Amino acid sequence: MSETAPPPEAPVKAPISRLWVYARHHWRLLLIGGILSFAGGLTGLIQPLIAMDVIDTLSSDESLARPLMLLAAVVLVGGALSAFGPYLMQIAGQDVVLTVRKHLIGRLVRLEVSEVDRLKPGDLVSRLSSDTNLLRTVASTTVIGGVTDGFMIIGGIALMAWLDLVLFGTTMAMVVMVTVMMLVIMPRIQNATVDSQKALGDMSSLLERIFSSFRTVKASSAEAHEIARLEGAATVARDRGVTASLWEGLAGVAAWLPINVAFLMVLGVGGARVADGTMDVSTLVGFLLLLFYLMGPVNGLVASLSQLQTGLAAVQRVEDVAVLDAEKPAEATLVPTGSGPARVTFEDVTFRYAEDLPYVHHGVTFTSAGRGLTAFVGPSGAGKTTVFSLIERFYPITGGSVTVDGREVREWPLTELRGMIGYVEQDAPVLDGTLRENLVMAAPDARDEDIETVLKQARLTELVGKLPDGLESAIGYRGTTLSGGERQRVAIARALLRKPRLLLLDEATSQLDATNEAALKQVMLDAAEQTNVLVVAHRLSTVTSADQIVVMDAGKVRAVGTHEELVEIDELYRDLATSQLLAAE
Ligand SMILES: Nc1ncnc2c1ncn2[C@@H]1O[C@H](COP(=O)(O)OP(=O)(O)OP(=O)(O)O)[C@@H](O)[C@H]1O
Repeated sequence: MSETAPPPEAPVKAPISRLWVYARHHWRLLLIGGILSFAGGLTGLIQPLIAMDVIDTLSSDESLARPLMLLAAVVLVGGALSAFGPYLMQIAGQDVVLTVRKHLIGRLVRLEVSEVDRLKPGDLVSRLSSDTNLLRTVASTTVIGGVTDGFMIIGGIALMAWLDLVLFGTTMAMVVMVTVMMLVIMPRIQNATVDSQKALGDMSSLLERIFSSFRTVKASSAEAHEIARLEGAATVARDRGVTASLWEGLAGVAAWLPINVAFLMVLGVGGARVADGTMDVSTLVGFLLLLFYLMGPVNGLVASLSQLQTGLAAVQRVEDVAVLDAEKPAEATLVPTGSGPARVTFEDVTFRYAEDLPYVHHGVTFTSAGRGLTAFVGPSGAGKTTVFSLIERFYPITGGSVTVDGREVREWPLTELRGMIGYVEQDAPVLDGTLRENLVMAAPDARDEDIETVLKQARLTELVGKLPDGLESAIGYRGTTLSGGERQRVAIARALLRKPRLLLLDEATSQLDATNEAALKQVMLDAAEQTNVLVVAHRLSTVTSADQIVVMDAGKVRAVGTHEELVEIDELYRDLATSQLLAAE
């Protein structure tokens, strides 16, 4: 994976409509929560009117009990509605996050291998966890809260206009000022949030990089350097977070200041009008209470708009991943998968990993049919591992034909194609979890007897006996509690458990001790009696046991034969056998 590859920044159309796509499945809960919150807000709006009634009652002979009880009831009901409504919307918000996460998980795990080659896993993790979390509030309380606040403001303004047009005009000038400032500030909040989330993604990527090669970092005494890089990324995240907060703070001030100015102006203008008798005291008090009350919705609306920008930034980052190329989920097919060892043919195959990269295969041709062992040898970078990637259809070929059982791999449904293949990668083929979880990963329905059989085949029975909890023992992140040879045999056992018709084995280049090497060779030969085994060979003992050896050099097949034949006819093979392969013995 390229460390320098940029994260995907595909253009995303209208994040707001994408947000709706995610939120619309939960519209009922959102609507009920919204209506309850709105009703709660309405009770706040009518409180000033009841207060006016209380003041008017003071100057009459009527009892205060009725308006006061009404006021108390409105406060209580309003409080209950204002608590329950947002709670329902929070539930809806969590549901929206779950929807987005499921969507992302489905995409991430099915991404094309070529996409993953250029991505940083840490950044993807950050998008799945941190960015989606930002959507929680936005998809729930923000939008509904903003709409509620908007209605409150409209209602409040209408009431103001009804109460007194002069004071209304004074207030409106301030409302226009708030609107203009918001138009300037809001896009800046969104940009700052994208930057800040990107910095978090970078930090996660660095951390992932360190932990994926933790021993190398330590052995290279690179801790201080890595810590400095990580702290640098954390500082960038902090700085960008501060920038986003600055804009959010400015938005708050931009709303608060004009409303307070309006308050003073209404007090001045209203006071003068009360003094010259053109206005009642109760109207002025009602107007001021309304203005005071509107501060809440105005601040709420501004906060909602700020949060919306944050959410839209998150949608943008989530969508960047959602548009990457992914393999299609398995569909039901009627393709007959056959039985017995599968035949593989390469016919004049050309291939390169990307359009801007050089060709890796320049017309590769070979056939591997039936039971037995086919070994691939050649200098490093000759294209041997690539042969396996093309059989597994991790990448599409550029030219020629790759067939399994006579059918082009691109025509096989992926599930069927990969279902008949057991693939053992060269590095770290063991995952975090228990030994059993590792084994049944490719064959979830495997019975205990099957597991026992493959453990025997892979010469692992003794190891399982030694582990504290046998098959249920945790074997550490990437199988760190196992030796290199044991890890390989666990990976082979996993591949054998799915009873493959074709076994692809990328032999480790590292030295194995004699016992492990002999065990591995025997496992391979046993498997070759049952099925078609293709192995990228780095050891002479493997190639001398092979039924057929394919010698590759610079993306071409230069010779095919047995060890004895090739020693006679192929100079490169002779060199390899006597130098590299023998050296690994
Ligand atoms: N994912 C990838 N993206 C781009 N280039 C790649 C990728 N994987 C391999 N290559 C390049 O393709 C060429 C062939 O690689 P391949 O792994 O098939 O060689 P190999 O013969 O298996 O080598 P080795 O014996 O060292 O494992 C190399 O030059 C390598 O740099």
